[in-house]
Amino acid sequence: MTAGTALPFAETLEAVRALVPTKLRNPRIGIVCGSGLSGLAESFRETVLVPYEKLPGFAKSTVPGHKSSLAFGLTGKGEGVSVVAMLGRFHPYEGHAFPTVVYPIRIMARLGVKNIIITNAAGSLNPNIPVGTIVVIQDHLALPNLTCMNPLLGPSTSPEHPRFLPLSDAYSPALRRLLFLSAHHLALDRSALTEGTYAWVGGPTYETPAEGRLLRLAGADVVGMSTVPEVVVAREEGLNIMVMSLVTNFVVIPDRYRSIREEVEAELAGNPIQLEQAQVVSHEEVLEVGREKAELMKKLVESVVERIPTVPELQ
Ligand SMILES: O=P(O)(O)O[C@H]1O[C@H](CO)[C@@H](O)[C@H]1O
Ligand code: HPA
Repeated sequence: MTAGTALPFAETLEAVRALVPTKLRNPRIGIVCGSGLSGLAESFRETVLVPYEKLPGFAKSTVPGHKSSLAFGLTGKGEGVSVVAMLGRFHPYEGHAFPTVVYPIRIMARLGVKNIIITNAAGSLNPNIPVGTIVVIQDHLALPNLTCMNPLLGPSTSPEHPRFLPLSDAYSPALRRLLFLSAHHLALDRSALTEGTYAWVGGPTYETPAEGRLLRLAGADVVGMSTVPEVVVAREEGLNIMVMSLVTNFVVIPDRYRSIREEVEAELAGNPIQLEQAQVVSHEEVLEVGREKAELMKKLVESVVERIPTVPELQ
């Protein structure tokens, strides 16, 4: 789907009606599972999985660590809270146009979702935020949005949507409060969860040291290749949003580059040296940290979901 193409909302909603029992098909809470984080839906009860291929308008996720299904189910104690989770998201770098990348968010909104918890794997730009930390996002820095690659480019999807969408209040304070309360009730170490700014980059290349430095200087704490298009559209659809980034690696920002000149000159002078080689990041490493922290992410998300019905402004 490209900007301006009619979106097949009616067909997708009809497919959900045909495949998901009444009790589960109008969830108030949506979850987007980031790289390696599909386990967030493992503890749902009465789960119904709907493969993306059965949903008109949905693409297939091609990234390892992303399954391609919507999971409808119940979570929490007693009767439970009805939720829907995207097991796998779409990234622009996979070749998907923006309307496709954000289509599942628009469908969640049309199913009745009011609150969305978006998760991702991200690289840390901040020396005070180590690998394994969960960062609740308070703001974002989206170079693509500033350079005419905004997911809302093109005709509006609905006449009810504002043409010029404010984003100064994109990240719900009420949901973020629930996360810190949950961390307290789960007796989480204070250092396990922090707050920060997410930089969205196009990928699929990881950042060069100079790019990492630019983002850090611009005020970002973590960087990733997803989430912001989903946030922008969730905001346009009027949802309350919380984003949790799991730090899976450090972005390499050396204080000093390895100098080949120094190495050659030392060798010619008869005192060979080898300066430190730059570290490289891999998606395998990203998925590994996701596996290690899956249980903690799941407990936190479950705890937030359980508390949402108790907060009037989130209804
Ligand atoms: O943001 P998610 O989908 O969690 O995945 C992150 O991990 C992948 C890179 O390893 C990129 O897709 C990046 O955005
Ligand atoms: N950069 C961009 N995206 C990422 C990273 C990173 O270092 N880690 C996980 N997703």
